[in-house]
Amino acid sequence: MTTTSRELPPVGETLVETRNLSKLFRVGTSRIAALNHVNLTVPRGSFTAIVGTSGSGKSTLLNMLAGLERPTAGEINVAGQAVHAFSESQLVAYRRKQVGFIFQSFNLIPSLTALDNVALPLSFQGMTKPRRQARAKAVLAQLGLEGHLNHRPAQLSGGQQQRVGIARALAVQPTLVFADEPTGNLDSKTSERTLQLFRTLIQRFQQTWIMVTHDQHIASFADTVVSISDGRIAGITHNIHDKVAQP
Ligand SMILES: Nc1ncnc2c1ncn2[C@@H]1O[C@H](COP(=O)(O)OP(=O)(O)OP(=O)(O)O)[C@@H](O)[C@H]1O
Repeated sequence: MTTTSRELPPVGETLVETRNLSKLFRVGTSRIAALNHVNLTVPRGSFTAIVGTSGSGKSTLLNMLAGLERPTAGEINVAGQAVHAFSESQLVAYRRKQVGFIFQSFNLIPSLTALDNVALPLSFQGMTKPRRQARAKAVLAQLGLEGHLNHRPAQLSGGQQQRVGIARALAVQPTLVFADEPTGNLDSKTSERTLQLFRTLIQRFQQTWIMVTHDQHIASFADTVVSISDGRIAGITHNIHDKVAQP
């Protein structure tokens, strides 16, 4: 697994920047400011947690950064690209090629093996089957799943299913990885192991991850914790971590 060849800033420099990012939802006659002038900077190679109570705007922020929803106003810049100004087809390409997603419920396809689940997003990139399978195998091996390539999700533990989900997100060699409550369905021991794995992967591959959680303990594994309240940034804190040992 290598980092993407896409033109990226050096590690530590700004990869993602939002300016006055706002999202207004209209429900009947009322308006909900789900995000209100959010200014956020995320350096390349960092692990950011977005925390906040239910309804604070976390998912809305993640969805806009990931190109799933459009802002009402404001800017989103990712690796020098104006994502807020993308056309529909540019947004589709951005989601497929530059973004990896990790979900709470894993979202694996039950009828497909681990190998085929991981290889699937690569088919959207027009990669040949042998190349897709070789890439998927390599990523699964990086995550310690080389012995489970032909297992279907139901034949894997929760932690293993989440590692398949991580492999699927990483297989496209994304610029950015988004994780939405990624440990919500794991027991506390497996959660901690999974979060340590996130840190190892981020350091080893100089990746940039943004995770949404309502749990401060989960957030403590990130480098930076951005607290959101009523659609606004209420505070930003930085955690000090020991360097992850390289295997
Ligand atoms: N499609 C929508 N239409 C109308 N209002 C919405 C829509 N999506 C979100 N909202 C509102 O925007 C606000 C922020 O919602 P959001 O889902 O971003 O919160 P959240 O912090 O992710 O919450 P949770 O932790 O419960 O998932 C809430 O008041 C929500 O009701």
